[in-house]
Amino acid sequence: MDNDVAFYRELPKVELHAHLNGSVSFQTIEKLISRKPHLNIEHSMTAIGKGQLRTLDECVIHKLVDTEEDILMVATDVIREFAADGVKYLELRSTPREEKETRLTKKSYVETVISAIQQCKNEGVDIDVRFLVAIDRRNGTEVAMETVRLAEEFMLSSDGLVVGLDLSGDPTVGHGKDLLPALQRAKNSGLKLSLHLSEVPSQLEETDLLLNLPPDRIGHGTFLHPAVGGSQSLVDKVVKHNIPLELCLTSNVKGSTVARYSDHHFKYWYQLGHPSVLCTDDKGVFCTDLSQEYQLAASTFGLSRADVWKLSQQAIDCIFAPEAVKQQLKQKWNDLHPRLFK
Ligand SMILES: CNc1ncnc2c1ncn2[C@@H]1O[C@H](COP(=O)(O)O)[C@@H](O)[C@H]1O
Ligand SMILES: [Zn+2]
Repeated sequence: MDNDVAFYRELPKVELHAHLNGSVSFQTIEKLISRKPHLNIEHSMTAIGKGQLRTLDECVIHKLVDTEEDILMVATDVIREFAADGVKYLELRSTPREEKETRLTKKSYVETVISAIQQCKNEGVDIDVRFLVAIDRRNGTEVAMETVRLAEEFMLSSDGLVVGLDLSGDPTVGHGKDLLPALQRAKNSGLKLSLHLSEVPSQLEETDLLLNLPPDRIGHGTFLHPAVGGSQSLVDKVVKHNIPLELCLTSNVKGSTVARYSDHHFKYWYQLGHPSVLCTDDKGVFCTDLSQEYQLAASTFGLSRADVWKLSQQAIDCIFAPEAVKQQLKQKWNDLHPRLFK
């Protein structure tokens, strides 16, 4: 295959770090805007430029997505887009929200995302989708515990679709120690944990504390290693527990926590041979997709197509779905290999 774009799109991929509302595409936002003309929103308010604060556009997207109908459309669109980009396994994450005006509850929010996943499955979209219920750290201890209870309930009733919990939200707000009891409880009840850790500098204490859980995956981990103000002991903990990292190149560069692509910590962890999974974070907000992230990593760090293949294949071992799903995916990768390397 000579065409780069086609290679990266056809490359079977695993996406493990995608916030639902940050993943909404331009096209879907247009549909939402036309549904709600009274909001007077222009599309320019929802995309992000370099160095801009992300909280700005989040508010806009959340205003546009405030009914079950909106969530259903947004989630099915996002799932279909990932599938069209060659993603074969997707873990979506989202923070359950309630909206008094539209009678949206946190429970119906999660139910609607689950319906979207089932609908895509029934339509035969070629992608296995699971859901991580997100805790927004800005909302504090009690909401965190309430979210864990909700996730527990759905873990038991969603036919295996709800597999875990995410900790996200503005990394500069609140402290992980206040969320520890909720996260500990989630872990004990069998929910897998993916935590945004060291997304910004100077969080060594919080990171160290949360690593003791230990989480099942780390989002970003941008400032874990000593060269950027982290520490060897944090790195040692991550390595000892073999905790995979979810790495989002464009998100970090556009969000300005990493100055340029060549400085991205992908290099550090990849050279260590530590499980690292390329992800998009917010493909809508940052105008990217997963095939572009793989292509960027390859061109920035000099990966061959064989290296890229291995990277996407090794991501299978980092998913939260059970072993049988991993085996199915490995089979799928084997079946697709000859098409990409003929
Ligand atoms: C860029 N780095 C990031 N760091 C931390 N949290 C982030 C994030 N990007 C997105 N989110 C989290 O995802 C929410 C939007 O999707 P949902 O409404 O949950 O689907 C944001 O409100 C924030 O909590
Ligand atoms: Zn994230």
